[in-house]
Amino acid sequence: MSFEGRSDCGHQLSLRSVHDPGGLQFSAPVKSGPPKEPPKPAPPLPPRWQRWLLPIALAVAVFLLFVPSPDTKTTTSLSYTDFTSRVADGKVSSVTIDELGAVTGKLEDGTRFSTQLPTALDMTALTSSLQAKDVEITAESAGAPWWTALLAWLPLLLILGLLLWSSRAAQKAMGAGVGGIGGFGRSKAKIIEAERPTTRFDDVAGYDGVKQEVGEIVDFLRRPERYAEAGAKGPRGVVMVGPPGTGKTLMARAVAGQAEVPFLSVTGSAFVEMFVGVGAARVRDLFAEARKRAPSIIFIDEIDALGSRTVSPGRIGNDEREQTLNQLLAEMDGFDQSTGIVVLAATNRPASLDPALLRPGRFDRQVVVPLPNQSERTAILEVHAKNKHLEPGIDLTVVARATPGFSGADLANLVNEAAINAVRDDRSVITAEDLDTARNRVLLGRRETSNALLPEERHAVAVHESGHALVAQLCEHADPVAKVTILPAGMALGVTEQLPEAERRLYSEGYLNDLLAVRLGGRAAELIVFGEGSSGAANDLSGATQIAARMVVEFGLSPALGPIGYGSESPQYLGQATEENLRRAYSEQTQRVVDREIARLLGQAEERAITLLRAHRTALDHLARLLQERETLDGAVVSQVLAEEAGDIGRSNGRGSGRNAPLGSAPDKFEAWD
Ligand SMILES: Nc1ncnc2c1ncn2[C@@H]1O[C@H](COP(=O)(O)OP(=O)(O)OP(=O)(O)O)[C@@H](O)[C@H]1O
Ligand SMILES: [Zn+2]
Repeated sequence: MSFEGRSDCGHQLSLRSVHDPGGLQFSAPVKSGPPKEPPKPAPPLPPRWQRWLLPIALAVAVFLLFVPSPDTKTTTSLSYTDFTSRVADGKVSSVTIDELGAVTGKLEDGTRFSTQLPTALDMTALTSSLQAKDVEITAESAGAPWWTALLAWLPLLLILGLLLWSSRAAQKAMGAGVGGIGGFGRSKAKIIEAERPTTRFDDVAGYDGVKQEVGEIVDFLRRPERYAEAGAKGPRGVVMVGPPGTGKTLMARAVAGQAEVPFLSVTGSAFVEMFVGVGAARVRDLFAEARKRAPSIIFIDEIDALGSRTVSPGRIGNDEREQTLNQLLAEMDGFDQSTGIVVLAATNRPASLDPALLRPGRFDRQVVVPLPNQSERTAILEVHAKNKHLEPGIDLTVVARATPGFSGADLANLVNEAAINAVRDDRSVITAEDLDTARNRVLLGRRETSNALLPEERHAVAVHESGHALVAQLCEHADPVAKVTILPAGMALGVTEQLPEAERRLYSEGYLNDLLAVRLGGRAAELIVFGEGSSGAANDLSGATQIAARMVVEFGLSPALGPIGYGSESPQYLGQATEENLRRAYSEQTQRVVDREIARLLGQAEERAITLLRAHRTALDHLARLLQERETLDGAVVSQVLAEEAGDIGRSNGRGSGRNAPLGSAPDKFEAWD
């Protein structure tokens, strides 16, 4: 094991404490949802007053529609009988009658009234009785005066005008001039963006394999006619598959930038709106636009939103989604190869894609964009540190080593956080410490002070973490301990970090079993020292159970079940089992065996952890004490404590840790073999 002095950067978190709800699978740290960098700049919004204009105008229009005009308010409406009896009583002073028999008028006391004649034929009888009473009569043609008509139509005209205006404005903002249906959807945000990105492959660090695969697209877009001449079919659709934040959008933009063609981007979810038919129309618009600008690239992010084979009940109607998808398929089938349009898509849920999308002539190529490996992480860090001032001597490979499981977006975020940290301290130079703090923040959320813990809780956490650390140090296959801390970080009350000597792709049975023992080591320590467990182990338990379940169900590591794998669909990058994966179609009997086997593996692991810790009770107590005193201990201290314990017994020759103990040798004979 090598630990570089006090630089905390060289540590990788491969195991987190019980108290930490975001459990870890294998060596991949689980990030507590670091805020992702926005993938693209937010579409420019119209000035604030313009944004308010539409709702305000609509409100005015509705008001005009429904609120009666003032003179109707003071007009009493009379029944015809009432009206004639008032005429007979001589209470009516004047009336205005139109051709259709609508009567308005004034009573002697000044009140205005209105009424309707039963039929226009009554007119002669009425006029004579009115004349008899000396009522002033005005006749009017039926058509209301022009301004009345205008007033009646004004609200509608207003609404129409505004809709027209807003859809024009939205189009202008889009720059694409995409003709538009669905004014409401449009005015909400830019749906189709067309631009010429300046991003180049050089801006995408690492991923040489991916670049090579998409390189052909660049070539095709540069000279589509060459392909046509040779009768060769160029690429049509490529779907990039990978976890969030791995730079799929960035890569797509780089393809467009490298080929120097327009880039039209849209997200799958933006297609599928509330109204049936809108999505399909948008797809049509999109392809029409791409044709106009060909050669060009269409990029559809989150394509699973419309090309998913599972239905999300209660959400957007299935009809709409299907229509949109069908339109997309039709467009992809329809376009002429020589036009030079390539559709790139991205998803992080490849398993949920509709198979129809993946058929030849559509997205028939899949490019996996995995989480970056260590050297790629270094390269990504370098890209993002390029225009920042790093303290001389900072080794980004150390940071890269300490960040397995980080995506490109996480790393970009880390560098930015470090810069923010420096600014907070009024510095312009980023130090190694800034980077470490930023890493922890990205990883675990904001660090809190440990004062929040009660003294007895602190003791419990110290014991618990010591348990993890000692078991990790004592198990042959486990990764060495890098750091133990009882400083609460994020939601975790304490953390034990392990640093793998190399990045792992393959996990041996021995490693997995050790992993289980280490995960259960915290609880084992609590059981030994306090005689009882605590709620603090919940996260360890669920993490361990997940690992054990995968060992049984996916990896064929259970003798009782034998070599059967109900494996996950995409093991290439998904480090963890999803519930979906674990809920496979096997019989109830098998389920029972699975449950039993999981319990057996966990039971064995706990027993091993307890045995190990019992054998090293002195070291356990010592380490817990040290932790309470100093809060954070380097991994070296853990082996030192073990060495001292061995020394007390008089057998130590300075080697200290029992990491080289052959597995299966009775752990309580630890002193004997050193
Ligand atoms: N290989 C890389 N080199 C440099 N920067 C990267 C790389 N990968 C990711 N990034 C950074 O991460 C940011 C987010 O990446 P991007 O939005 O392309 O990821 P994504 O895979 O499309 O994510 P999602 O699946 O969530 O849409 C980028 O803007 C960039 O700053
Ligand atoms: Zn724990």
